[in-house]
Amino acid sequence: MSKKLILDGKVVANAVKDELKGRISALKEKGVTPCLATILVGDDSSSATYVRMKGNACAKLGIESRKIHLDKETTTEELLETINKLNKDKDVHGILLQHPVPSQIDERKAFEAIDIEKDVDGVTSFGYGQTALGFGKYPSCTPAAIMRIMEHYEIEVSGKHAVVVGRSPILGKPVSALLLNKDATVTTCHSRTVNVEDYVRQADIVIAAVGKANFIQGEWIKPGAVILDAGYNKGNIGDVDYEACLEKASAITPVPGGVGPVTISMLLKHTVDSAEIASR
Ligand SMILES: Nc1nc2c(c(=O)[nH]1)N[C@@H](CN(C=O)c1ccc(C(=O)N[C@@H](CCC(=O)O)C(=O)O)cc1)CN2
Repeated sequence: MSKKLILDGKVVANAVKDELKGRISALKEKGVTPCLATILVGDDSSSATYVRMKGNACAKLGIESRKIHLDKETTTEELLETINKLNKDKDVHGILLQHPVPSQIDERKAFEAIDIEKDVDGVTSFGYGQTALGFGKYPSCTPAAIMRIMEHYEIEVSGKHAVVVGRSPILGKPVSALLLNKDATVTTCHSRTVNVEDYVRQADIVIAAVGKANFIQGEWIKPGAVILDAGYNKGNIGDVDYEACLEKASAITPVPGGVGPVTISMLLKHTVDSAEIASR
């Protein structure tokens, strides 16, 4: 077997967090504590875990986190009221609404209500548009994490054929845009794509963002391809059949310990960026 590079998300996440320490101290010397407000609606246990992980990561770095937990019966209007209060609160630098929300809520309307200056999670259409045009401050955190991992491991993107499997608004679409902005040739596959495997077979870079456990098969992988698995299926299972794909890939992220930890560190980075901008 040729040498494989395991793209270690914990190493990258620690590098991102190390860069933030001095910046947070400098803000605190000016009397500013970066503050992220997290909103969790309902009692989905995975969502509760992710929000808790974000809060713990904030606490470790000295970022304040305000955790707002709303009842599962919350209406869109009640959620909008909460978001509007946070928009007006000068001490809050970032707002994160955990996805998914219960079905009675208009999630898109709620995302759009987040002040663009506080959209550190990159969920507004304005933020997405800026990301797509190449000058967004805060791309969605998982796409930002994927790009950061490749930057950290000096993986060339320019001129490569990147195949993104998935087209969700906070993952597949923005990561396709970020890859295009780095001069990759991008194919975005989705649920209506006929024979997804035919596209994946051509990929130099595979981004798995489909939300189905072990969806990407080893036999689809071109020898030497780079694979980034953004899946977070129940039981900590990624979208990539890891062992089979590892055989073919030159570099691959594991699940857990790959894209996930970097996603959280990018959220912290965006919150610190926002606090710095607000304190100027
Ligand atoms: N508003 C948002 N909602 C959601 C996002 C998002 O970016 N913004 N992404 C996902 C879930 N997610 C963050 O919210 C997330 C999922 C998994 C991980 C992670 O680090 N997983 C670990 C394993 C988990 C564990 O240890 O229990 C790993 O991969 O190592 C981070 C973030 C949906 N919602």
